Amino acid sequence: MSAIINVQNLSKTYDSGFQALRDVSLEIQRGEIFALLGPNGAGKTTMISIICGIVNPSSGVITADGHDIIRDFRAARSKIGLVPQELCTDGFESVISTVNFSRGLFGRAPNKAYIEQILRQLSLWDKRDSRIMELSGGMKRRVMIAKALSHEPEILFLDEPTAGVDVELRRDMWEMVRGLRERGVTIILTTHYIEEAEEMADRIGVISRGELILVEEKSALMDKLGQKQLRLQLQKPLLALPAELKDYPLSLTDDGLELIYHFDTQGDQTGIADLFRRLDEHGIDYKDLRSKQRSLEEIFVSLVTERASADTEAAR
Ligand SMILES: Nc1ncnc2c1ncn2[C@@H]1O[C@H](COP(=O)(O)OP(=O)(O)OP(=O)(O)O)[C@@H](O)[C@H]1O
Repeated sequence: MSAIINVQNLSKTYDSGFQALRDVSLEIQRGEIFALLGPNGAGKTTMISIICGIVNPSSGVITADGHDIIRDFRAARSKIGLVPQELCTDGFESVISTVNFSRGLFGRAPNKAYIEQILRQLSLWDKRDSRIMELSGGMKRRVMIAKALSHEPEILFLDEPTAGVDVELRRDMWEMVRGLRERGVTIILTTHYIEEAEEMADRIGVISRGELILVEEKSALMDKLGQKQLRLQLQKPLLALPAELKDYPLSLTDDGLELIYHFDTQGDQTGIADLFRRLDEHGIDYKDLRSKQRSLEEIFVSLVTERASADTEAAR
């Protein structure tokens, strides 16, 4: 795969003096779904807005499909569709005229068949003549996606595509995004729903306080950082963890009924056989056991908190 977006040493300091991005470099591969994760205020929207030419960078070089986003703004922008976080469209207009108008803004000739195709794909065809103010929230969001796709972009940015959307519609959106990827569209989405990244993304970038702290294939990230837990349900509750087992990565739930053993799936030895022997020696019986992979959510929270405490430490 080749890079369709190339971000080199991007920094942004707003006029207020606030530095929202610090020396970010990132390549987005053609045809991938890339999820950008980060807590509120991390700099995700700033980065997207810069790539889409809405906010000026303070320094750095960015190209979209080989076009410099500043020197060659029009060509770069024509490759990009943006679905912003906020719904921004004229409520009195009909769905179809809004979408046709957006296409016209990019100087593209009308194409009825293409517009019909995207409206059908987004289940908006039956609503094409409705005024946008008459639509439900989920439908309005889909209109924003139709607008963003109206000029046939190769890259689609989705800033929080499913915020405030019900579970069913969220699943429909995921299907639609996958469909777009199958047609060759590169997708970059920001999300607070880790489940969304876990479900959809090929690669994940984590941004925290303006710094890109990690970029990784989703599967590799989950393997590498995805410690497993083995939970043993005990026959009899324990008051405390026996002193002889203190050296094991074990914890006891507050009710004393479950022992939790943490192990690394990447290690040569999980230590489970040894643990079972020790439990047997101490007469600790269990009636059930289950193992659980650490979720992307847990990985994300630990990465961001580790980073925040390292920053606090450095500032001392
Ligand atoms: N126009 C602006 N002037 C000054 N500071 C700004 C401006 N726009 C954003 N910021 C600040 O830059 C930081 C990053 O904001 P940004 O919107 O990029 O974050 P985000 O990661 O998208 O957050 P969220 O998940 O809440 O949408 C925030 O601290 C924000 O207050």
